[in-house]
Amino acid sequence: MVHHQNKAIREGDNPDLTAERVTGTFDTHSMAAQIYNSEAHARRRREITEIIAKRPELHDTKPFPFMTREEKILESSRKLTLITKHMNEIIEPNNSNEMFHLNNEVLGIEGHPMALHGIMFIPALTAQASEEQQKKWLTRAINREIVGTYAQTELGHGTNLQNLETTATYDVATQEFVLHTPTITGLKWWPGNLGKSSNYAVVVALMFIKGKNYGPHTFMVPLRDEKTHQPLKGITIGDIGPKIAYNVTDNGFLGFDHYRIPRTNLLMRHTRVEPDGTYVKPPHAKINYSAMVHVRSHMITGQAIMLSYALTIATRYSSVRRQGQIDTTQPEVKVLEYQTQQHRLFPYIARAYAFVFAGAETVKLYERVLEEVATGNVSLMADLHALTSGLKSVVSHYTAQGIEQARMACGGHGYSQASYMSEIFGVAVGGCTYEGENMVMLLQLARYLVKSASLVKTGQSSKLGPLVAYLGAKSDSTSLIDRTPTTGFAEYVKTFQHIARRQTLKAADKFFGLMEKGEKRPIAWNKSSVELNRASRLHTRLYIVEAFVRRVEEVADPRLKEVLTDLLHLHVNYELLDMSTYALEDGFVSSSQLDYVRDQLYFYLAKIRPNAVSLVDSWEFSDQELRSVLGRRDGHVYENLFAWAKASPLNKTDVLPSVDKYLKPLMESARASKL
Ligand SMILES: CCCCCCCCCCCC(=O)SCCNC(=O)CCNC(=O)[C@H](O)C(C)(C)COP(=O)(O)OP(=O)(O)OC[C@H]1O[C@@H](n2cnc3c(N)ncnc32)[C@H](O)[C@@H]1OP(=O)(O)O
Ligand SMILES: Cc1cc2nc3c(=O)[nH]c(=O)nc-3n(C[C@H](O)[C@H](O)[C@H](O)COP(=O)(O)OP(=O)(O)OC[C@H]3O[C@@H](n4cnc5c(N)ncnc54)[C@H](O)[C@@H]3O)c2cc1C
Repeated sequence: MVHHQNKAIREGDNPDLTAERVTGTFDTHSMAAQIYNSEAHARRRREITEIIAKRPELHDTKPFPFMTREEKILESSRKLTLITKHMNEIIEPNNSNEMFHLNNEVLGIEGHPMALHGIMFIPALTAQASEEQQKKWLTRAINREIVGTYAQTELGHGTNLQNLETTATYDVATQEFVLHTPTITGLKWWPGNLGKSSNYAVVVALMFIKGKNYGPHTFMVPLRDEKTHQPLKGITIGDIGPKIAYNVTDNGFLGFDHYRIPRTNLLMRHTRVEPDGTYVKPPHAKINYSAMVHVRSHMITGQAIMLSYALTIATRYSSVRRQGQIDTTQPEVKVLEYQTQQHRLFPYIARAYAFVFAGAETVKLYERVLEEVATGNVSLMADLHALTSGLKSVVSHYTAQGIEQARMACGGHGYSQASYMSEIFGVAVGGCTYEGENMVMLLQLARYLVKSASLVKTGQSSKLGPLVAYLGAKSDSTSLIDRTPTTGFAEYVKTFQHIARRQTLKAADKFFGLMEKGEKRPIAWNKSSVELNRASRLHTRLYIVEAFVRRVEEVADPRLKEVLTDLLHLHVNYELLDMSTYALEDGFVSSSQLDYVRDQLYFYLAKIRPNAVSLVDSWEFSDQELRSVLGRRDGHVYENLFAWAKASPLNKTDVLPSVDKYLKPLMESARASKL
């Protein structure tokens, strides 16, 4: 038997797809180890997939698109119970990476009753509850004796946390906080799994002590009776209804009517209220925003995975879909042969790799900051906040665009839910909004950039942190791309640095200039905000390129290094063309240099072509995880599309009740009136 580099090859597969896999120049298992940042984890993913494949009770009982919301919730609760019971047979205890994979395989991306429990409730208790509080609640939460969520957003406010309306007023006499929702707009609205599943929540409310507002604080709040699951007295709670996607998740509303909780339910790891109402300040004002930073740090990888779902589906399908001819003397070609199709898909394949490499760095930084904050060192919090604010925005934006391109690359069948593209898009695009609306988060990064720009302008560049040190460096007078005998990534990085630096300093100049002319700071800020956000995006895209370069430099295996280098070439050329206005406007890059960049782009599209399927196969998504007829590993698309359509609930009978009731009489009366 021939040993192929692409480990997805099986006998009996669609030969068009196998032909693609045979041309792969690198080992897909080794590439998976790069993607998942460790050989051991990539192997464990495959093992977990195999265990699940052998357990039919963990498979979908029918395709998700054919289920109602209620059916989906029931089905996901059934599977959640099973995986909880058999967890230790499938994954290493408490290994969150393995758990993430197990959930994606078995439960899918549409959510499940304990999604927020793992993503925000436990992280909030871990970072914000005191040791005593953790003994009381965290162990129970980890054991799943209780189910919790993170209830912050309200009907009237999600972004502006200072103006939340839910209040927690301290009653010194009883040593209790009184939670209250004064208005309709003060209802908690959106928290995942709040509506029906959770019996506890970490609730964010404005804390009042002796009439003074101390701003948003986090409280552990029981919502439902632990035995009956009925809402407790003083609590109004329910589901907010169907959404664009994520409909297995019961996003909810919540109101409090003078609802009392003990003083000790304020999460008190970093902040305290003494029995007499004395307030003890935390070491950093935003320390209680940690659950948001947790999700922002991890969602970069999550978004990269969803982009890769769509690209896997579209690239495989493009290898089995034949339509039209390039050379009219030859048979119809795979649509992947069209340069336009390659241009639509390959730069996003490069972006998905770039995002997952950047995501690995943010998780590492997050873990470091978490450890440091636990010992009272908050010095890196601002850097992490700036980095994750920019990355969550840029990555979720391009992920949504890439998924939509991948859907369109599948033609008509991309529009069928058999492709699963609409759900992947709907879930991923939620990331542009949740955990901080993208524009708002870019503006948070802009604050950091403006401060850095002002250090540069006042001759204090030596004080710049490593993420922004380039702002203090001097540019070459023009880009050296195509001006050196061996143009390499360094010339591109310098060009991206020049572009990001120039935009940052220009936007900051605009802001400072407006203030010098007498505008108040927030007005000047608002009038500069489009330019500031442009700077944030360029800064973040520079970071992503640099993270990609760092990773490629580390790779030892020459076959992997070659294909990753090809992807990086594609990425830098595509990125530069995409931001060419910035490069051209001060003459840093000339139009002849851009011609070189374009030629390079087309060269690398063609060079990557034989590896395209192997590059998406390397993410090693099983068919169960992808849930897409178009994206099947074996490429047998057409017969399975037909089987899928036949399984549609509408095809259970030949004549629908609606036809009997309305269409038949309508046609009959039309016929009768003609007589
Ligand atoms: C696998 C995954 C699957 C993922 C699956 C996920 C499922 C879905 C889960 C979704 C869950 C949610 O959406 S939960 C809800 C998420 N909600 C949000 O993200 C709300 C977004 N809003 C915010 O975070 C905040 O309101 C801000 C940051 C925009 C503004 O806060 P603020 O308190 O008004 O502060 P502001 O005046 O702007 O800034 C004051 C100073 O604080 C700093 N600052 C602000 N935040 C932080 C911070 N976190 N850390 C450090 N510093 C901070 C600022 O940089 C600034 O510094 P200086 O410049 O003064 O130095
Ligand atoms: C799928 C999903 C899951 C969610 N899960 C949870 C959860 O588990 N828990 C929870 O608490 N919340 C959750 N949310 C809520 C979510 O965090 C908020 O919707 C989000 O933070 C955006 O806030 P908003 O809805 O108030 O948007 P708004 O702030 O009303 O945004 C509307 C527009 O105003 C603009 N805007 C607002 N403020 C500014 C500003 N200062 N400067 C410039 N422009 C501005 C925005 O850019 C946007 O264009 C979830 C939301 C979604 C979609």
